[in-house]
Amino acid sequence: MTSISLKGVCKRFHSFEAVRDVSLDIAGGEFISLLGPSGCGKSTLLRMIAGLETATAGEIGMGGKSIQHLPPSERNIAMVFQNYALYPHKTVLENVAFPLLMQEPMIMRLPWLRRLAPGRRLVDDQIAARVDPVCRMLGIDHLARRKPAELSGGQRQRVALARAMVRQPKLFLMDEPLSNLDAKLRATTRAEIIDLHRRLGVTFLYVTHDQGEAMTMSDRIVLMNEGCLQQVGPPLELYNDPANLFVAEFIGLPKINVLDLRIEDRNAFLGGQPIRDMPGELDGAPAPRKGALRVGLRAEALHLCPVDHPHALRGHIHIVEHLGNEAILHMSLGGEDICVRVQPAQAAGLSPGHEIAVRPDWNSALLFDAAGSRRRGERMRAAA
Ligand SMILES: Nc1ncnc2c1ncn2[C@@H]1O[C@H](COP(=O)(O)OP(=O)(O)OP(=O)(O)O)[C@@H](O)[C@H]1O
Repeated sequence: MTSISLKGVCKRFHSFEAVRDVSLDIAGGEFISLLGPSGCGKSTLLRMIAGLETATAGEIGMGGKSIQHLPPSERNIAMVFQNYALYPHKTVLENVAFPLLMQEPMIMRLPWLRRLAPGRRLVDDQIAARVDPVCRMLGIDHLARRKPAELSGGQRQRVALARAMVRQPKLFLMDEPLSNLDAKLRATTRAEIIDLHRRLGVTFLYVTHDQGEAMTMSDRIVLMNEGCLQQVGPPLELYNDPANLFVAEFIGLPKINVLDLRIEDRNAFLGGQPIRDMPGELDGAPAPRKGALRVGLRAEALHLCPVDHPHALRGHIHIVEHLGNEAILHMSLGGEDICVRVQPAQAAGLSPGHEIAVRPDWNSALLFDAAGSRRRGERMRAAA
């Protein structure tokens, strides 16, 4: 199993810094998602590991050895792209066998010369011995004679995966491989990739901008923004313990509620409404006595309560989303739109325009300063 190490890796395109000082250690066999908004540098980082781009600075190692001097073909890495990059004129079988054929001498690669080549049958048998089990494993063996145009999106995706697998690479790099599939197919193919990773046991590096995909597939998520690492950790760590406001807002659906917290003369206001039940500690630190901060509360950290409750924060519903197993209430609170996750029974009878009230679960409140840095575990006498 192959580990990857990145030390101070940078990539500059003219004066633009696409990747800035990225250091990261990936253990052999891990499933890592590179997650972040469009243009944050995910693909560039992947392409540098594959050898398709050269790092401007820093070191890239694989299995404890530097690979920067190696051309892509010698890195033993398989890459699966968003557009599958299949050869349209070749059959499924020929597409899958192609990387193995390319490792053979020239005489074996040219169709009209191949017939004359000595040992052709042996090579064919050896290639078939590698291709057939992979096609069976991915359930595409019955499509062997079809051309890519005669396949569905999910089938094409599996052919691309099979072609990557036959080389028995040490590392799989995948760049948004599911983005051309519809929602249902994306869910099944996602499960297939997780299963594939479990069965092969090799290192997977998977680029996506879909936080749901990263949350469900990865051992660890690497979240990037503007070329920089924001946080690296298991999915639930990023959800429950985000390093900053960017991470808190990028991970989780619906997006975390972020409200202004203002404290003056021991009086606290959340989203402009007075709060009287704020505990002495917030987010692992003593609550501030004055100043302005931002409080992050996930949709499940707000609980419905009676409108006349002494600690209620009141607002009006503007959308009710019934999702079957739960409902999301969108309400306005002091001019800010927030989301509240409730049981379907709690949402029954609620509609836009209704006045409702919520109480925050202060134990799961996250605190950020005006610049978006997390204010956890610090002593905060004055935040202003
Ligand atoms: N060859 C290039 N020349 C100049 N700029 C480039 C080049 N390749 C990428 N960039 C820029 O570098 C930044 C990072 O691009 P990259 O493709 O790595 O982003 P990404 O996070 O993968 O985005 P997406 O999710 O949209 O694919 C972008 O601003 C892009 O325009």
